[in-house]
Amino acid sequence: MTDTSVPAAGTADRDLRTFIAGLPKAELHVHHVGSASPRIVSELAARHPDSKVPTDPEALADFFTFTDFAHFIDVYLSVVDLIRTPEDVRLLTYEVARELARQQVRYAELTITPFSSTRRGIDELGFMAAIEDARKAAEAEFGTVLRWCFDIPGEAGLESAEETARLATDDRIRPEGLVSFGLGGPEIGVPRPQFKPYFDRAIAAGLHSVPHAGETTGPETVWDALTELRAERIGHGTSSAQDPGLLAHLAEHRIPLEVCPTSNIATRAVRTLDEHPIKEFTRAGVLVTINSDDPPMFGTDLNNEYAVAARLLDLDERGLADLAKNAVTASFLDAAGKARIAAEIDTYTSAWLAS
Ligand SMILES: Nc1ncnc2c1ncn2[C@@H]1O[C@H](CCC(=O)c2cccc(C(=O)O)c2)[C@@H](O)[C@H]1O
Ligand SMILES: [Zn+2]
Repeated sequence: MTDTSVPAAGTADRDLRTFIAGLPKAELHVHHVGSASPRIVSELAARHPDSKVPTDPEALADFFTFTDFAHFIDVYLSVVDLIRTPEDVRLLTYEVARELARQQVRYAELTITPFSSTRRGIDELGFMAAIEDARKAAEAEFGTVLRWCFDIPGEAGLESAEETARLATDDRIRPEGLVSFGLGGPEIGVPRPQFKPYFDRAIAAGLHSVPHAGETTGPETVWDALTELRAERIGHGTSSAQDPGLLAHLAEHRIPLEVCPTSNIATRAVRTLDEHPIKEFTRAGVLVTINSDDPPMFGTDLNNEYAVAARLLDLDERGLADLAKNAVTASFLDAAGKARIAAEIDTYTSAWLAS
């Protein structure tokens, strides 16, 4: 596992980390399978001993060290292979919610790839029932509200796009918590425009468009996501920094970027944290949200991503509170839900600064 955590500095850094730990937050870009903790991966690997995923935590850390993006996807799919029954799906979803709640995440949009599960033989209605059951339990027990983004694993071809669109738009199947439609996986050799008809169907069914773009290819992929897929937020969008006209467009049209700094280092999309373009995004006036992507696989969590952002953007508590509010603003919560979390962030920050 790549160690990209912020080095422990003086008291100020520790105080900021304590502040972040208690800060109410929203997470907009985090993958379901990519959130499986070492404990859950071990538990699933023990349930399915024919898998090549190690159960020992140290071996798992090595297993989660990636040579490049393609290697990351290979490893990712071996964890996908561990999820074989609706009960596996329910366990994973519920435990992901518990971890989000521990970090004071009040609201999360979790990216799920239902195609990967249905093609492996999980019954589609059993799958939907499992995620919905976990969502309701998590809200009741932890107070964390979960919503779903169903994403197309683009490299799996148009068959996966058709299946994802079907599962996301058929009223007899689509789960109540579904709010958005995405596109993930490798970008090289997987042009975005071919997915336009599927995004058109999802948008017509009331879903928001949130494709990954510009993570491993250039700014033209982000333009394609905007013009062809009518993206309302961009997953990563890292290479947007290479195109000042694109940054101006994102800022003017208030298209938020879902920035996942540690992920970009772990998958080798960006060389070092200091070379991460997050500062260029904020300088250009783009609405930046901070997210964790596949946290245990990248040796991080959302709190650590906020600490990374605080260092890269030189933020104090108020700056961090504003960053947390960006995610609330960019979320697909209704106005009352947004106002409630924003007020919680303000109350917490004022109390912290007064203490
Ligand atoms: N940083 C990331 N950037 C992009 N995506 C990320 C990231 N992290 C996690 N993902 C997830 O990886 C999946 C990829 C799955 C995939 O490519 C694939 C290809 C062929 C067959 C199958 C199969 O299931 O049989 C799957 C995406 O759908 C997405 O949800
Ligand atoms: Zn992602």
